[in-house]
Amino acid sequence: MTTPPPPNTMALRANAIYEAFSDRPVLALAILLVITIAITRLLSSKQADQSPNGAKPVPSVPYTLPIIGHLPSMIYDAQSFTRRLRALYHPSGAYSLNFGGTVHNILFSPPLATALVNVKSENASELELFRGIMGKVFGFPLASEGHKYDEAIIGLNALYKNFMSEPGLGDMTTRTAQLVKENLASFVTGSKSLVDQMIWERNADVEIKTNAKGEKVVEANFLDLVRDWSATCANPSIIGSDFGHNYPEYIRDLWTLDEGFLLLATGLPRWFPIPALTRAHIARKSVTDKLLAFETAMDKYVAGEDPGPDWRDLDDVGPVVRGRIDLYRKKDMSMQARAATELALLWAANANSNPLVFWMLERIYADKALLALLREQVAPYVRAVQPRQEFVVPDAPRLEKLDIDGLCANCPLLKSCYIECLRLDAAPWSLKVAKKDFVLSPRDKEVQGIVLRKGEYVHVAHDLHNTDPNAFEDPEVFKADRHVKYDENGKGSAEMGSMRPYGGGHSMCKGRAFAFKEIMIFAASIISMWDVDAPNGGEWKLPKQRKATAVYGTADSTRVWVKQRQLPVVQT
Ligand code: HEM
Repeated sequence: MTTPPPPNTMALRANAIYEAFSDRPVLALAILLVITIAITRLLSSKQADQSPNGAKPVPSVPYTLPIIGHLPSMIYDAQSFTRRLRALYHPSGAYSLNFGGTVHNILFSPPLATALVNVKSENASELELFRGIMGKVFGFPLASEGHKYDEAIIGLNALYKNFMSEPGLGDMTTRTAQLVKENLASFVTGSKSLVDQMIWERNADVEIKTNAKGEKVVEANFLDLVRDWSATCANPSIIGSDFGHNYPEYIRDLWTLDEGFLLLATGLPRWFPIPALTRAHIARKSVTDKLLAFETAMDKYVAGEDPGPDWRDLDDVGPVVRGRIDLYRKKDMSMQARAATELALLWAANANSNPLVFWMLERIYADKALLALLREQVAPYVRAVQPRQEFVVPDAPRLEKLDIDGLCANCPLLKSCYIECLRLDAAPWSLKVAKKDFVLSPRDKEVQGIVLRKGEYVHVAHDLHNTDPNAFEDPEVFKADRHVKYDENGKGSAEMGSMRPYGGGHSMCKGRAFAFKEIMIFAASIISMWDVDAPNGGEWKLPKQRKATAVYGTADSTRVWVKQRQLPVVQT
């Protein structure tokens, strides 16, 4: 055992070190940095011990920068980083990262994922996180009315049965299909004047061009065109028709908020110098103001008072939002709290399903053979026709038939495309926080459990499973019929299999049944009436995906040429 040097010797050594480096501060800093990195790397590579009952700790990924941890790698290219680690930690089915000093366990094996989404809420829960998001992202006044939110949550969740089962689900899809029939012929109008264009065309920056055959085509940003058109058809079934009529530009605000979602979730204020954050704050204020007017009108309507001339059709507000008004009134919730709760719902209903329609169409129009097969498959259920021209001005084409049940039950190739896009074009993560130390044990006793510690974050990274070469052959390749299976009679069907794009457990997406139907309706209807090509007869190029909350966005150009398809001519 060595005796510690007497204090005067230590002081002498410190003095010598100070003198050696006092005129070389850069060298001193560099040495300090190297030592810090080496110590951080050493400490972060140390794996926790096996728990006494045999469950293993989640292997932690070493990092070099203290506190910041793995954040730089996630910001630089989360997709490549997380996928590289998946290959490295495959046998464990999970690995652990450090963001800003907090531990984040990333689970990707299906047995662990299933165990987490079904975990008892006293062990790990998402409720606190969802509550935080309600405040930071959607502007719910948690400080003054957090208790009301907690009291209302059971009632709010109970209302989602209207999205999931009949008669609510059927009413929503019928209403949406009706609006598809009304709006499909004006997906592009060919109007040059902004005044005559539809809202989705204005947002898509349309221009009139002429193709090589001398035909008129409409050039547009495909992402904006598809997602805004889809939103216009779907949202009235949730919030009624007055809201969209009074404030058609609210959809733009929703997308701007969506782009800044993760920044808002950090809780950073509006003045913080990140342009996307400032834009998101402004968009949230703009859409909240519109929702405040809606909530005030609804409150009057429910009380039997006159809501004003702009709100004449409030009786067509969907049952979830209508049911909420009674709950808000019972809990005496402020208009701000109500508007924030509606904003969260509008965001959830639009942020993923509408961009998914865009990715489906991108992949379908890219492959003309697939497009032809799909048109043939949906033809018995979705029929677009051109009325015979009898006057000088030709009639618009119309959707003569839209059989939702037939389309959703009997078009396995289209359904397989929908599942394949959820596999490749979405990266949803389900997130919970461990409320105490516990072992997460999969039901399959062959699979070893993992130890989770109080305060740690636990994510199911669904995209890591969905693109895992051990689960899917050529995982990066889009195979339209990948999910189609045939029974002994040769009847095809397509199912999700081991994928969980809508999460799981009691926080599982409440709009999934509606999302499936609306996406099938939108994709089938658009391909039935419209031809879409790359501009100037160029090659179709899939835009690069950009991380969003679940379904990817893109920052690439999505310009396309849209033209009406040759349709069967019918008597008017
Ligand atoms: C492709 C479309 C969609 C995808 C991929 C998607 C995905 C998700 C995911 C991953 C969650 C979180 C689940 C978890 O924590 O485990 C979620 C929650 C939710 N989604 Fe969706 N969603 C979609 C469409 C919709 C639609 C159309 C609606 C409404 C009509 C909707 C309403 C909701 C709601 C209300 C929640 C919160 C559930 C809760 O608080 O418990 N979603 N969604």
